[in-house]
Amino acid sequence: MSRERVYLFDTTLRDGAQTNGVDFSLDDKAAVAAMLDRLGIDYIEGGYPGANPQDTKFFAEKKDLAATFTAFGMTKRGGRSASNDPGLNALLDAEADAICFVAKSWDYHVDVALGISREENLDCIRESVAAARGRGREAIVDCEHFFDGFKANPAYALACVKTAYESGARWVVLCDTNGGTLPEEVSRIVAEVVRVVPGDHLGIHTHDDCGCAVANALAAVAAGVRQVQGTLNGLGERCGNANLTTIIPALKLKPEFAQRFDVGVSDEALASLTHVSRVFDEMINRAPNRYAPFVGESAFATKTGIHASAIAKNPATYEHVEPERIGNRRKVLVSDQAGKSNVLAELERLGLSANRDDPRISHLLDRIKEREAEGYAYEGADASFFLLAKDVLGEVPEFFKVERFSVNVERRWNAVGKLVTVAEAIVKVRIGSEIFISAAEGNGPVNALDVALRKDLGKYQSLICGLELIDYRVRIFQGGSDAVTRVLITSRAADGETWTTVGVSPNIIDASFQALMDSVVYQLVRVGATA
Ligand SMILES: CC(=O)SCCNC(=O)CCNC(=O)[C@H](O)C(C)(C)COP(=O)(O)OP(=O)(O)OC[C@H]1O[C@@H](n2cnc3c(N)ncnc32)[C@H](O)[C@@H]1OP(=O)(O)O
Ligand SMILES: CC(=O)C(=O)O
Repeated sequence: MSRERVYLFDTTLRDGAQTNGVDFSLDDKAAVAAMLDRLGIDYIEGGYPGANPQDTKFFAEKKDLAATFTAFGMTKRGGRSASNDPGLNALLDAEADAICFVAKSWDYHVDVALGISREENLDCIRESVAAARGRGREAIVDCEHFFDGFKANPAYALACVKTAYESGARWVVLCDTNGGTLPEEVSRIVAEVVRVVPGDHLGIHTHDDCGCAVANALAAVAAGVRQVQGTLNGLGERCGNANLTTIIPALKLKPEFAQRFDVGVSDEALASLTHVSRVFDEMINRAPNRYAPFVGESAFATKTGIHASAIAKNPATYEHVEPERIGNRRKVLVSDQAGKSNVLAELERLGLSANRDDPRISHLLDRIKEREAEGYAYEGADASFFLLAKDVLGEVPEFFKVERFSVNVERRWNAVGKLVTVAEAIVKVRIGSEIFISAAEGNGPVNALDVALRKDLGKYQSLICGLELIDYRVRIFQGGSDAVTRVLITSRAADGETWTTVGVSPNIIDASFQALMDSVVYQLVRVGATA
């Protein structure tokens, strides 16, 4: 069977910009476009020139991209000529290789939203495509509400598609604008459209309102379309668009697609996809979705003993694709659902070697399960797990001993008559035969304790220099008959390495102190300190 090309069209900077809470600066737009270009995306839709000054500016200069840089905008308005339509002219003046027109293809929208005759809407499509072609641009027509339109009036929806194609549009894109269509309907309707317009001139644009955007896009490819629109991490209006970080691996790695189609994303670029997805979230200040298919942190994580045991024998037992192909990694988590295989896998990852028959491994597993029953959670606290494992293996020196600590929180009027809350902590530490007592103020009790603990650790002080607390999370839950507090602290060392530690106690200060202690001890172990 000869291979066919499927083209990837990214609309992160246009439909993605329609996401509630997302705003791209001009620099963001340039950075995202460059990232998409490196990935091998065929079309990059940069925005809507003429709609706002920023998008107009983004299209003011020609872009140095391998991808087809695309401007988006609506077809000319009814009741005026193409040359007399300022919106259309802003599109034609934009420095873009292609223009993607959004056109009405649902008769109901033509009647209600445009209020023009159906024939006039076809003229708007025809004349807009002709104008774009006349200015040397590739023309693309997004048929808005195509699936709803087809269900209501198939003849008219098809007339819009046909008009666009016959006017010279390179691509006619079938849009599930309201996101209400299901995969079976997409397959059935696309099969009808490919009888009218060849599939290598058809695209698909789906929204996720039914949780089917990716499934619908893939169903459309299977049914014959050869251009897929989507966004990075599924950004987009309302519930989002089809997620390209799912579609790309599906097209490249799932045999039903990979055996038939080529895409512009190379294997090397595919291996950068997890990184691209995370960098993009970082840019828009959003926490990455750890459960995202292929690229999420949990996409290849396993918690249970039975799975971990089989994965140790052959990862294919519980993985549908190899995580490395998308630049992700396998994670075997240690928790109360774990067996020895999880523990051994995690020890190996942490560079701690142990034998499956070593009785200390069973002891470690028992300790983990006991501690998780008390409220500890090691899945997200890699450094505390490392210390617990090393402790059971007899490898953590006693660097120092905390003889006592105290914290005082006081609300008082300060010297300029302002009501302030201040926290003070004192920590008494023994190192060998020496005693160190440090006091510190902080903006809260945990901060004060943190500063006091790290203020003077004698001979270890230079080794913890630059260590900082960068995240602090608290969860209160019922453990046995009492409320228990779990604190997770993420720390960063001067060399940039980060780690997370956990503390548990009915008392939030005590739980925080345990997590702080683990963080300091982890740093000392990490840099090879000796007692
Ligand atoms: C499905 C989608 O995601 S489509 C993309 C939607 N994205 C955007 O709208 C973002 C950018 N949009 C904008 O900044 C503005 O809407 C603009 C600049 C484009 C237009 O602004 P305005 O001129 O103030 O019009 P407004 O936004 O109120 O309404 C849109 C007008 O375009 C008309 N229109 C909508 N789609 C089309 C179309 N495909 N062809 C022709 N006219 C259209 C509407 O009927 C309406 O006309 P009316 O003013 O006569 O009622
Ligand atoms: C064009 C577009 O964004 C849509 O129809 O959803």
